[in-house]
Amino acid sequence: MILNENQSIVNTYLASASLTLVVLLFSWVYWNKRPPNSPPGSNGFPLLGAILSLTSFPQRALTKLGKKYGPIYMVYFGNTAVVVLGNPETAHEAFAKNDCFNDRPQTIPILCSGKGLIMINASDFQREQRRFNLHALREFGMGRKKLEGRLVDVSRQLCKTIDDLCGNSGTSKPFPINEMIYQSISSVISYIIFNHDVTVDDEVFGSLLKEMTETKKENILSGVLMFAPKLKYLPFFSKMWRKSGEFRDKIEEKIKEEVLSHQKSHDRNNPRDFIDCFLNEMNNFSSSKSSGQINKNCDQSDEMNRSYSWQSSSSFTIGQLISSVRDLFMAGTETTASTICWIILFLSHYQDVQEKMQKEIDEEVSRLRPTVPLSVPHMASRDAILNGYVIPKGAIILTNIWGIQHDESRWPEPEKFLPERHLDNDGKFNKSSNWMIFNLGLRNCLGQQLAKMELFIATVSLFQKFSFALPPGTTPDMEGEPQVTLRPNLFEVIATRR
Ligand code: HEM
Repeated sequence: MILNENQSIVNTYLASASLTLVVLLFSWVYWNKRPPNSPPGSNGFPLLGAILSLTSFPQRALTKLGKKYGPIYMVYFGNTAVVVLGNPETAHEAFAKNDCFNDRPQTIPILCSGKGLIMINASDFQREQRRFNLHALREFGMGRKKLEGRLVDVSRQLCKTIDDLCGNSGTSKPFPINEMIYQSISSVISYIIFNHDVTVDDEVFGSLLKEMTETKKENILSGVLMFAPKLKYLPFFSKMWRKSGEFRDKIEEKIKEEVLSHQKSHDRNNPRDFIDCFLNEMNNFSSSKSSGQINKNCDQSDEMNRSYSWQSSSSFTIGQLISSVRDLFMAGTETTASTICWIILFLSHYQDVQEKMQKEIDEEVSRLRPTVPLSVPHMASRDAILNGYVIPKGAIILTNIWGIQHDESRWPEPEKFLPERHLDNDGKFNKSSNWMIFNLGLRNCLGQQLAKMELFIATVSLFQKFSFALPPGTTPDMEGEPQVTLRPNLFEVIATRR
């Protein structure tokens, strides 16, 4: 009797074990099925996909997978298809020759409000806004001589602060430099947008600048949400998602105050800044209900008249203004400031290179540490063919900028800091088409001209006046913290007047 009972328990166990095995086998086979003719790659673990490989340094993990699968491959994060582009030719094919990879997945909560510039889908609305923003940034100096004066002033101010720290001895004690750099760079874009500086004392902008310099574990994980959006349904990530959204609302509320105060003193014939230009455009629409009329109030040069071709339309609303300001402030501060911090860190570490020429140093550091290492994610707006492969509608498209900048077939000994690789045999600066830290195509970086000016003027001023060194006995962290952007961790330097 007891024997029979035991036998039946064993049978039950065996039956459930076999059933579990069959279910697992079927889910494995089902999970690993890939759409016909999709790019190479693996589906990873059921439900998780390749997500576990991304927790510490996603761009290195994705570059390793690129070595296995080639310049275009598709993995799954959860059940979201993610296509990774790993060389400039594929990125060119995707973004310059195709028009269907320019949407954005809604994966960066601090930038996602359905409005603004960075995370809105490609559309007539987006193109009109991008054109307007480019125009307004140029109007207030991007890529032009007239901004240079402002940049020189900001750099001078920064040098003065460091000079004070050097005191009579000419050499400072170790001091953290990150926040100083962020503050200076934010003041350039602040003047373009608000016609005044924002300070660290301001509750909202101050904490935003602090948030940008800090590298908290929480922020690093929020970088993973950028390409694994479904994680936001898990408790830990959902809290992070909500907090990020709340912070975005706070920033927008603060910007709204700025807009209201601009409205009070607005003179349409004398636009002072980006906000005034936008308000002019809004007024134009409400007064003319867009009869194709072009607003020339903030447009002075012939060159700009030629490119000033959008028509005033209802895409110019207060909500859109607020979100555009948020995007410009954030994109215009964090990326450039991080790059300058990287430059100081690399040059403090590689003293012998510090005396070499400037331009190739800028290029080499941003090659080694591209501050937007996986670009801003794009999204396929329809099923499409890329490099002969089927890319499903809704797939997230990542350009592995980090991988492209570390590809040994294009950059021999890619991990080495060799600024001279950007010089030709005659010692002249040699621009390589493999250097693409701003990505390519219709959604590439809107502020790249401004960024290049800022990098050049700020770093030339700093290194003309000071030599920087790391405090003796410290080992710098040259890896940084990968988030949406790649920032250096806080570090201290010693400045010495030259
Ligand atoms: C070293 C500095 C910078 C780097 C490395 C950088 C890099 C990038 C990258 C990789 C993208 C995504 C391109 C794509 O999705 O195809 C981007 C987008 C963008 N950047 Fe930058 N950026 C920098 C500075 C700036 C500055 C100074 C501004 C503001 C004035 C700015 C404004 C923007 C905007 C608005 C977009 C979104 C463009 C769109 O979606 O149409 N960036 N940037």
